[in-house]
Amino acid sequence: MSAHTQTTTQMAQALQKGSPTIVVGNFSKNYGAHRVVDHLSFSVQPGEVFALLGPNGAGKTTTVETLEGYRAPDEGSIRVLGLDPIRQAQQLKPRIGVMLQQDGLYPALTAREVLRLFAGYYAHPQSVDALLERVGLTAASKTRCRRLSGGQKRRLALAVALIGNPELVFLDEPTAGMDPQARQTTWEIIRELKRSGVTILLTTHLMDEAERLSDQVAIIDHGQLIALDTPENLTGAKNANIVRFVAPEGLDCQQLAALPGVKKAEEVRAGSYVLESDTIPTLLVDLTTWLRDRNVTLSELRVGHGSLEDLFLRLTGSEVRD
Ligand SMILES: Nc1ncnc2c1ncn2[C@@H]1O[C@H](COP(=O)(O)OP(=O)(O)OP(=O)(O)O)[C@@H](O)[C@H]1O
Repeated sequence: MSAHTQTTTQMAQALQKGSPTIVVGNFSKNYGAHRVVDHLSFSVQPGEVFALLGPNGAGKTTTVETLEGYRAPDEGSIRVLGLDPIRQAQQLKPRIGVMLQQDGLYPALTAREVLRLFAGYYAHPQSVDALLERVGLTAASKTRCRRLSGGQKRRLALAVALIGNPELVFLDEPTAGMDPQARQTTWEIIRELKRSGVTILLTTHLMDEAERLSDQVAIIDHGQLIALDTPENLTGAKNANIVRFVAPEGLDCQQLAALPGVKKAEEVRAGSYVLESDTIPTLLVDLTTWLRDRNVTLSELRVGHGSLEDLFLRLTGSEVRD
């Protein structure tokens, strides 16, 4: 099937399910001779949290900014809430919220003034004070933006994205630079938004964030879609096939790999071992017998599945990108 036929089929399938909130069909974008998004297709259903993951420079921000109407596609078609983000921007903008990566837009205004300013752009904004409270900025509401900490700036950017009661929110690395408390609060806000039916497209470099929050995860690399599924399906969460254990370093991994049903045995860090098998109960018996026979003291033993981070690194490699 050609890429075009495939995209047309995907778009037709998406439309049959009801109106998707976002439909990206065969979208490509070049900067000069450099193709940064390469025939990307996906759709986001109403009320879904959709995570876009990829190494630095993979094309995430370019994609998100095109969905927001700030960049024009070179090829393909984009529909957001059924609208063309550029030609129908006036209809679209009041219905979406955007959390930008750069936070320093109004250094001389206080947090409350920034929110009041943005509230003025919408017909039915949220209460500024309630939103400041929700994102934990009440005490800092009179602080000028340039004096806010990095995490506080991110929380203000989140509040700006939510002030207009949007149907769809774009969150670009929403918890980057936040401390664990602020991160938990932000995750709770995202879950509340989802419960109230808001659709969320998020980009993140935090795999646990994507795993906890999203209904669908798309991984892109070099502008191409390389994986798209639920976090459970991507990590095989329904099918635990990994045993991790901690014991003295230097155990013989060749012998461990030779235990019945073991597909892989590795000492991933000194004294930290990972075995992969589809027959976990049998493996546990054989492994503990093997350890007992060698008088090996076990300090931890866990059964689980691979993480999104494992999959991400396997698909995109471990080389650092520019
Ligand atoms: N305006 C521009 N002009 C030229 N090249 C650009 C422009 N914007 C982005 N790029 C390049 O396009 C590629 C994709 O960038 P993009 O910001 O979309 O990636 P990203 O996946 O969001 O990365 P990160 O995780 O680092 O934010 C990069 O190589 C980047 O340098």
